[in-house]
Amino acid sequence: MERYETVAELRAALDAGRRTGKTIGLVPTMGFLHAGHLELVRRARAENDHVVVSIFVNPTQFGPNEDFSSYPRDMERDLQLLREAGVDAVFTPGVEAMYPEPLATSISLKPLGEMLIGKVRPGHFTGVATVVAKLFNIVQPTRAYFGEKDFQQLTVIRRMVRDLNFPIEIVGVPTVREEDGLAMSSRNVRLSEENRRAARVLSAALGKGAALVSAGESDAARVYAVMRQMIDAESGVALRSLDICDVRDLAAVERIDRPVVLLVTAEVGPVLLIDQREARPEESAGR
Ligand SMILES: Nc1ncnc2c1ncn2[C@@H]1O[C@H](COP(=O)(O)OP(=O)(O)OP(=O)(O)O)[C@@H](O)[C@H]1O
Ligand SMILES: CC(C)(CO)[C@@H](O)C(=O)[O-]
Ligand code: BAL
Repeated sequence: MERYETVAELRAALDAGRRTGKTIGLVPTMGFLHAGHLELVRRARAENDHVVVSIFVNPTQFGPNEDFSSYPRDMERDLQLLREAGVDAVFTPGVEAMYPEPLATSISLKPLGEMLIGKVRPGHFTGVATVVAKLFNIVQPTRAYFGEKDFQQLTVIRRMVRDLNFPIEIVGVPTVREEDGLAMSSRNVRLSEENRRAARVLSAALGKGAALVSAGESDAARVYAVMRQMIDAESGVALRSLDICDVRDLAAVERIDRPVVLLVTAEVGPVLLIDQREARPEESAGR
């Protein structure tokens, strides 16, 4: 596995393979890798000739009071895990390599990037879409892999690719969970034991909501109320948003007569956690 820290070095290395028609799978990450990231890498490894993983904690997607400086980092461990996973190239640019000058260009999705988590984290998805567009142009992958855990992010990227004609296949990968259901996240390491216990309620509430939908409950307000009650009963968890949305465009749904995604954002101790679960009413199964 080779490590590259500048755009020019990475481009030169990838160009040789591209000329001979090799496919490239890209897995963009912010590092501090866990089994969720490694599942993205496994898929990329199985489906492409070359696998490139980027590790870059992108400052432009963090708000001024968010956790950019305390975001967990462990480059040596990450490199070791990627070596073991059979990755060909890892791109670890510094901020200077990605942003040699302040950008005059940005990509904002309206309303997709401004709703839901975009409300809790204003500007977040502009930072994400813009850095992902840069990574796409730097690597020019055949396929790029994103986790369904960050469901709105996946939806934003799919829409950007469609709107701007990026010739890239976006692959969404199901959420990898801890044994008790908690979605794996780099930020989980900052949960105290008590926070960690409380955090279980998020996946439990989504599971309950999805079960109600598949059992035939079509009134989104009723599904919402049950999930909300479960989360509110857990004193260690401060709910920031809870939504029932159309899986395709994340529009709010009142009557559940098509596949939906249940989305939750909550503060658990010092950490903002998100989770998601798709749910389909029985009559739309397979649609
Ligand atoms: N549990 C998971 N299962 C599947 N994919 C995941 C999981 N967690 C993260 N990913 C995906 O890995 C990619 C990189 O995510 P990132 O580096 O931000 O990790 P993270 O664990 O989501 O960190 P954070 O603490 O910021 O939520 C994203 O596409 C994300 O959706
Ligand atoms: C896609 C991404 C690497 C862009 O910085 C980040 O938002 C993430 O890790 O999900
Ligand atoms: N996984 C999403 C990146 C972020 O929280 O900024």
